[in-house]
Amino acid sequence: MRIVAAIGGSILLQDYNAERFKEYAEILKELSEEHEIFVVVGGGKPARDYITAVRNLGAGEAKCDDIGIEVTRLNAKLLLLALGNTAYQKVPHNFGEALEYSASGKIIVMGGTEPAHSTDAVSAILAEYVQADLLINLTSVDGMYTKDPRKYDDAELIEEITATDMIEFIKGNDVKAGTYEFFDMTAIQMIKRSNLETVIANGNKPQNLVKAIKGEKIGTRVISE
Ligand SMILES: Nc1ncnc2c1ncn2[C@@H]1O[C@H](COP(=O)(O)OP(=O)(O)OP(=O)(O)O)[C@@H](O)[C@H]1O
Ligand SMILES: O=c1ccn([C@@H]2O[C@H](COP(=O)(O)O)[C@@H](O)[C@H]2O)c(=O)[nH]1
Repeated sequence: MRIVAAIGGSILLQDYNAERFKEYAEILKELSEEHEIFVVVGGGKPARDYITAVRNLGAGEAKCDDIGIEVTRLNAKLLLLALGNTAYQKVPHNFGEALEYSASGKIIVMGGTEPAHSTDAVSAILAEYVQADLLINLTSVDGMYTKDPRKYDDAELIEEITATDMIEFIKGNDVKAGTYEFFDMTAIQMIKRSNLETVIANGNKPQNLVKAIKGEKIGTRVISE
């Protein structure tokens, strides 16, 4: 299978823990023996910190996004270090490069591309571009909830949702640099227009990546209507 996995910065950059990178590297290496793997790494807290600093200096939103992109690429480089020779040791800056580098047969790791969306959108566009069989979004909670589970105790996990309902759900969310919390509109629109098979799961348990690929019931599955 051709798989695109988005790993949130909230997962990989938590505490700058090398063990987390190593854990993911091991799993990705194993998976790459059987599957073609593309990884998109998010920005996490470091990206938010840089974006705040740049905004405080008076920069516009697109410049803030640009700094966010730089941080995601730096995070991608960390994962490349952990993966070593199983990964193509260059971070693609666009989808054409990602496809080109994948001819090496190695794991591809990238961060952001251009301003005005999150790495969730990058992963969805990449999944379209390379015609992936599966898009897996690994985030810091168990999947999509009826409301933010970190703020509301009565939030319930949604096991299945259509992309159309997701669009309705996130309509009106903030679209400023660094604030694309959970999923952004571009990502869901790509999932909808290309009927991308998508699973959202908790990346704090890296084995969830394996479970999602095996088709085990996990997190939130985005279904076509
Ligand atoms: N309806 C919702 N369902 C699930 N999580 C939600 C929802 N609304 C808001 N959230 C928040 O979204 C957060 C996950 O998105 P966030 O953008 O922080 O992480 P990420 O994409 O994994 O990493 P990053 O963007 O830092 O690379 C969760 O911690 C959760 O608090
Ligand atoms: O293609 C991209 C990717 C990212 N950004 C900006 O960077 C931050 C951090 O990425 P996350 O996926 O949210 O962790 C994001 O909020 C954007 O501001 C971008 O503009 N384009």
